[in-house]
Amino acid sequence: MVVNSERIAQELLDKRSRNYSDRIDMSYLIEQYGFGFITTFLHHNNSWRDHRRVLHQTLRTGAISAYWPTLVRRASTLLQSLHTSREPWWEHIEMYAAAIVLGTVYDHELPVKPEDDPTYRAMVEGTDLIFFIGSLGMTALINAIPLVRYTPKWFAGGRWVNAAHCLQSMGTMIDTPYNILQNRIVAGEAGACVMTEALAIFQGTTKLDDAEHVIKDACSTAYAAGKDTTGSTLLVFILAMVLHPHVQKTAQEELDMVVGTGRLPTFNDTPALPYLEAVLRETLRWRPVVPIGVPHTATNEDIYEGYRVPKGTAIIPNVWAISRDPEKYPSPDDFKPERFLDADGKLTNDTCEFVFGFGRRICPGRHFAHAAVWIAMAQILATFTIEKAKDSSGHPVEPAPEWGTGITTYPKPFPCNFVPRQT
Ligand code: HEM
Repeated sequence: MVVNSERIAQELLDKRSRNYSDRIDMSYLIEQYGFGFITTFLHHNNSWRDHRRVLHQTLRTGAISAYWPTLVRRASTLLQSLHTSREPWWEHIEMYAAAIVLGTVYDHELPVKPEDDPTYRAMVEGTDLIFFIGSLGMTALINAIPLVRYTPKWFAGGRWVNAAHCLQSMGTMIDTPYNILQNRIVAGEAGACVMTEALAIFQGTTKLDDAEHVIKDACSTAYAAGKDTTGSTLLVFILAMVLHPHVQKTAQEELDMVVGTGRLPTFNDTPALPYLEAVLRETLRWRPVVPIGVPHTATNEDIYEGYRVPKGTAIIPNVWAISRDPEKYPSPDDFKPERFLDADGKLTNDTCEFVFGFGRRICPGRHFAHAAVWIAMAQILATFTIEKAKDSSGHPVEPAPEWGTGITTYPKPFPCNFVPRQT
């Protein structure tokens, strides 16, 4: 059942969340491909509740400020890379997303050459496999032809579908960062992060069944669910700035007025920068990076507005359609941050939360994602003007990126210039 209206999505998935918080059955992927640790795939049961407790305790609004220093530090690395490095700009955005999630979840410092880092390699390989095998086409193929899972690794594409290989990669993804952090905890070197916080709250208590196991699993999910979504949102922001220079200029004027030019913006400046917050909300709405959300399923049969919803029905919250509601968002394809401001320039109550899902399944990383995108946006706009690339005759090149498809979407690489601001 595809739900195109925010009101109906809220009525079913928020107000009747007791009945609409289950997921499609993925047991064949869970057992054979080792996806049993992924919070997103778990049924609405006690194991899922334990994951949510860990993620809620460590990523709730009040907990996020503990990770601000990591975000600020990685944002300055991003600025430096955009300024001096010869690598394409989108690689720096990708590294920022990987570094902030690894730093926040495992207090893991991404080295200059991340490809030599065992944690980074394990997480990239694991996440790529989850997104590939978990895609609609692949799940349908594996369902229809179960023998696919025995495709030898040496056969063309075999690495991508061989179940034994995937199972092993999932284990490496879960264990590698945990083992490294454990050694650092023993040596007294570990800093504030989701995992140390969760171990401090839950380990050795009766609050969770097998706390260590749950924490390891929830942390690996946080990486898989958080890295690409946050990075993709920043790619959308950069595209929006290139295409809408007047929006960029207005945000920069606000930054200059509030922050001045002698320092970079920090989280303490947030309340004084409503236009920047409106740009962030419009970025989330304009091109939602999880455009059809993640399906919930009905635990029991239900009747809604005279319609029978059979037990097990998958409810797809069509985030894309909700973001295009012309009554709530007139001219929805235009990028207009002003739609989130009232006549006095104050922020409205519309936080665009629907892009993070609904009800009991709402994204537990949303406060962190907001902070991570906000600080990168603020510091980039304070330091650079993002402009269209120029061709060999000096004419601006109109960006028209293709869009990546799958559960998450993002603009594929397009050329643009980060010009240092003369302020
Ligand atoms: C802009 C960035 C992000 C967007 C747009 C986003 C969006 C979403 C959406 C739409 C869902 C499905 C919710 C539902 O079923 O109704 C979800 C689930 C989830 N997200 Fe995010 N997310 C983002 C960042 C993050 C981050 C940074 C983390 C962790 C650090 C995270 C962790 C999770 C987890 C663990 C789930 C599964 C929840 C469950 O099934 O109970 N996400 N996210």
